[in-house]
Amino acid sequence: MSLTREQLAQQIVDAGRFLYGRGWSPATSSNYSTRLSASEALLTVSGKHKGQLGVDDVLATDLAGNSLEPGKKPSAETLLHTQLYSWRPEIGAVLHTHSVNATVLSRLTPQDFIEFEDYELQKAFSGISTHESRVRVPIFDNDQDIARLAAKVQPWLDAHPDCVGYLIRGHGLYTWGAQMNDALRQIEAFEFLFECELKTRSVMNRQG
Ligand SMILES: CSCCC(=O)C(=O)COP(=O)(O)O
Ligand SMILES: [Zn+2]
Repeated sequence: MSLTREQLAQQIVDAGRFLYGRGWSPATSSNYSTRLSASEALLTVSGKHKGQLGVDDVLATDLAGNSLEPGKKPSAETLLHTQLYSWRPEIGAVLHTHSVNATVLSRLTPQDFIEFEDYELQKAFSGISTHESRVRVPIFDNDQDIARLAAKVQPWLDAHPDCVGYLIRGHGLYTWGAQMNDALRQIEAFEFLFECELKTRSVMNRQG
């Protein structure tokens, strides 16, 4: 059963309260969206505190990132959402967060990816059924030119149809799912894995 625009807007508001509460979307950082139709997304407006969103703090865009609601300013990172909806028709929700662990881990990693292996929690990602798998998470350098950043993300997505999320260095995480609950589950899984990775690196550094 498909949800109404009001229900989808409420999902975005609720996601903001949850993610802000966990410390993963501080202040006005982050942006969230759901698919409205085959050719439209419902996205957070730019610059709002994500723990204090109301149902009017969202707007419809087309999949080229154009606002369909004059007077409302879409997220500065709209294109990073709409490119995902264009990439895979089964994606129904996209979340972008700015946690401390995503920020620190992406800055500490000189390579252009992180790989998770042998963690049971990898099974929280869509399409993964065993810890005996490798989840490769690409890291793209931050760029204030979002169209240019999206153009760097696209070839990776096209070459890795099973990609479950990506990091932007010193900035944050993008992940997605068929529905909002799937995207939220993947955010939690990523945050768990980021923390494990940072703790492991810290212990290994102390051991020399
Ligand atoms: C204060 S965070 C800087 C912008 C950003 O990275 C972000 O996620 C929020 O931007 P938006 O335009 O979606 O509010
Ligand atoms: Zn951001």
